[in-house]
Amino acid sequence: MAPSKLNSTDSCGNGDASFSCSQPDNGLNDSLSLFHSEKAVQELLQQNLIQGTDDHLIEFSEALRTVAKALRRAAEGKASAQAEAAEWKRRYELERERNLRLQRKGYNICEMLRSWWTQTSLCNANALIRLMLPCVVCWEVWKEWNRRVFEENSPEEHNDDFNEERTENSTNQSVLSSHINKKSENCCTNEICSHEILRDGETDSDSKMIQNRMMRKASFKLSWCCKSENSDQHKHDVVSFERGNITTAGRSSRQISLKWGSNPQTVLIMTKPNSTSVQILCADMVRWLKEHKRLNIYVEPRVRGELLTESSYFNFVQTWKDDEEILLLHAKVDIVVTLGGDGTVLWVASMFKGPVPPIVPFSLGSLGFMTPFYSQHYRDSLDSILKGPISITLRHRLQCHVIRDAATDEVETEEPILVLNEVTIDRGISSFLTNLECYCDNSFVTCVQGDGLILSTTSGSTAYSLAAGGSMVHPQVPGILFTPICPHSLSFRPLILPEHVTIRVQVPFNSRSPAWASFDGKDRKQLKPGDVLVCSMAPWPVPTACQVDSTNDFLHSIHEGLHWNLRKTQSFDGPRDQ
Ligand SMILES: NC(=O)c1ccc[n+]([C@@H]2O[C@H](COP(=O)([O-])OP(=O)(O)OC[C@H]3O[C@@H](n4cnc5c(N)ncnc54)[C@H](O)[C@@H]3O)[C@@H](O)[C@H]2O)c1
Ligand SMILES: Nc1ncnc2c1ncn2[C@@H]1O[C@H](COP(=O)(O)OP(=O)(O)OP(=O)(O)O)[C@@H](O)[C@H]1O
Repeated sequence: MAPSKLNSTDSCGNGDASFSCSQPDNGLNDSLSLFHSEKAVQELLQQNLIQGTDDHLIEFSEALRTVAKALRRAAEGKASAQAEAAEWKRRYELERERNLRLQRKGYNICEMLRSWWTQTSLCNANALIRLMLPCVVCWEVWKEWNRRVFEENSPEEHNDDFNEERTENSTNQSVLSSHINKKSENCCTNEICSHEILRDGETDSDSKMIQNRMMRKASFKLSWCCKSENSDQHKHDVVSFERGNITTAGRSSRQISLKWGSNPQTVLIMTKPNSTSVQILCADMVRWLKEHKRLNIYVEPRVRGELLTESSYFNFVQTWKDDEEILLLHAKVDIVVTLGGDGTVLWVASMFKGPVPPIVPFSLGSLGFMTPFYSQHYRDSLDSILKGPISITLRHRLQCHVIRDAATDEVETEEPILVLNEVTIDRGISSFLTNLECYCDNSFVTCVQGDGLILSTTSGSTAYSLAAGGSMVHPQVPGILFTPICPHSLSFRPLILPEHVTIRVQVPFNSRSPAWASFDGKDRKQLKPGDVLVCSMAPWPVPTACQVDSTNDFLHSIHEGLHWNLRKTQSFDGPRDQ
């Protein structure tokens, strides 16, 4: 059988009738776009080898294979460069934000003196003599700075009444003490202190100063329940603690406990919309927190409107005007209370695009995997939470970047999106099979052919991923779940990947349809052929308060929420091993 023509669907193994193999010089460039998948070319080659005796045809196929390989390598290189560029951009922005904050606090002067001192000590003897005098001055400033920071970081010894102390020492507390070795020596073994009390921007007017004091963020400590004494290294590897914000450097599977160093002063209450019972509870809670706990209260603009419709009494309740103010909320709010279901927790998490204050989730939904607190007992629960200590679950989030193939600039990426549950890439309304090429740290993982793929956090393991056959994972386990949705394959088992990897999902150029990404079930974005979604662990977890502790709450929720492994116990009577 001599295949003189390869222009039918059958002979090319390619369902696209617009492609004609028999006319290689009739628009080779156009045809090449259909060959970006090496697999398609290999299939073509196989067909050719069976049927092909024509030398030219074999030569042509070889050439195509080489071109396809080169194109694939180029696409991979581009995507990985884009991912790297996005990562550097993110780091740069973090660094810039940090420097701006430090500048505002006047930290730079101390830091400059310190680095001057360090450099000076490295200089030669002549330079040392010349610089001796200013160095002595620097040393004195440095010692004084250390002394203040040391005092600031030993609240038990120096701050018997921290409310009083906070007012007196407000100006002294504007330095970062994590650089001070004395700090770790004086902290108890398994604790990290929040060594800075946050305030709004500095201001001259007295009234604003009073307001600033009211708005200061409460300090607190994180501690670990460790058996061994040698946990210092571990704790610093796990959570870094700067300016009252919890950020994870690594992850911990240990129970984390939060102890307030000063009383919380500001609470944000977030509610599920369109629910009368939630509205009634919210009004009651606001009144109680104001009258009995003297707290500043923030709510959403919608909720403030609802409260004011009820009574002008609620005039004291604060809110925000625009998205820019939302971005500053994390620096004002000590705790966030949610009244709703898991969706409300997801909503709050999506509002905080950086650090998240501890969340106390009250259950007013149907399932409530992440909402362990009972609304009927809210006074007792909030009483003990405001006193502390509280067990918290640090729920890791995924950071997702969409990188468009059409982007002209290598660093032209869309804003990153943080998810608490999962990012899903699926076929949307298309009836074609989704085709997704997946890479893990630039190693090829697999090509998903099915309805789609879920990249889930361990908190999200009990949500969509579970429905798609993924394992349930304790939320404190660090990892990323890789769960296919209806894969058209008998052997595609879900994976759990370590937390430090970067996953890249690309819609191949030869995909028959675009794919759709959605983030915690919201914000759908179309991914065209060539577009890439890059996903890695975010540095800002969501700390949620536990009713008992992470493990107890997790097991309680899978038992109560899902009736996990519920079965009647086998009776004692009956056959038995001898
Ligand atoms: N087939 C599915 O199971 C399916 C389909 C779409 C979305 N979802 C999930 O819904 C989430 C969005 O939740 P929503 O409340 O905004 O939408 P929703 O109101 O449609 O509720 C979805 C359900 O998922 C539950 N849920 C959410 N997060 C959970 C978690 N971490 N563990 C266990 N259950 C959880 C909620 O309690 C709710 O019952 C998505 O992140 C996705 O995980 C699931
Ligand atoms: N503050 C909010 N503003 C806007 N939308 C919200 C807010 N809180 C929750 N939502 C949305 O409302 C929907 C329902 O919320 P939630 O899941 O909390 O309640 P539920 O559906 O009654 O509870 P469950 O999910 O347990 O059945 C979710 O899709 C969520 O995204």
